[in-house]
Amino acid sequence: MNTPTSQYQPVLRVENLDVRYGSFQAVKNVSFYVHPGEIFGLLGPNGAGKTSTLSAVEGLLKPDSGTIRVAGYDYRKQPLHVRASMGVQLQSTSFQPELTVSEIIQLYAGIYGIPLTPEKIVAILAGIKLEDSANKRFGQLSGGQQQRVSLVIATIHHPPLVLMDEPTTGLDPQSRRQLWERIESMRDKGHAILLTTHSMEEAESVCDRIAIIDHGQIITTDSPQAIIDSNRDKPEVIRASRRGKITLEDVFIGLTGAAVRS
Ligand SMILES: Nc1ncnc2c1ncn2[C@@H]1O[C@H](COP(=O)(O)OP(=O)(O)OP(=O)(O)O)[C@@H](O)[C@H]1O
Repeated sequence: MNTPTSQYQPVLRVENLDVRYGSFQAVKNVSFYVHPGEIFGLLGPNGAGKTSTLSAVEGLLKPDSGTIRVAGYDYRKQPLHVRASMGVQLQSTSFQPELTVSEIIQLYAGIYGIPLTPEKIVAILAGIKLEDSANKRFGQLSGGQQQRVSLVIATIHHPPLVLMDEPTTGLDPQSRRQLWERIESMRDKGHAILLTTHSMEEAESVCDRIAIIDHGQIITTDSPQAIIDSNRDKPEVIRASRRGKITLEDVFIGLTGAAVRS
């Protein structure tokens, strides 16, 4: 698809985003951008506003104010172009468990208008190490296998932007590592990736940049290492440190507080 962006312009540009639920403001003046070939993570305590931000980018909820541009297209003016420019990794509960893996892939390829030959389906399944599972029902797959199918579907139309809400929650270490490698491989092919996570290890391992969000506001944005380096001397971060060495989690706790959110 020809898009009005160049390689050097952000694929996703969110500016001054506000999201309200009735009188409660969940997202307050949030701005960030994600470039092609970049993995950007949204981190924050429970209820910080990560999913609300992601849902606004996905088009699932209408922001109260602010602009969202994807691949240069503005939601308000070109919503169909915006939707065609993004892929969303759906939760496994979004898929009908009685459909086979190959039926699900064909179904979503059809929705995006992507023709798939039987050979292409075999190649896709081989790419996610599920070549023997074409006729297995989705509900019979393990959590890690379901995640792989979900990721293939999210990128079947080669969207410039891929969105993932807590993609590795519930996966074992092996499946988590494998998913990180798949996310990095998407990044290396030039996709821009926006994900939410509660895992500091995930943020440090795969994210090129992160935003820490709390009470609906971004409190810092940078690479994980730069965020550690610029906050390591703050007394609240040193107080949060457990083993002498300052980690991203120490910075996160120092900046957002140790109290558990209700
Ligand atoms: N549909 C809704 N109606 C009312 N309030 C909502 C709704 N959805 C979310 N909220 C509130 O908005 C705030 C932000 O929620 P959101 O789900 O965006 O946070 P989050 O950072 O994704 O949290 P978590 O890490 O727990 O998933 C919370 O206080 C939440 O209770």
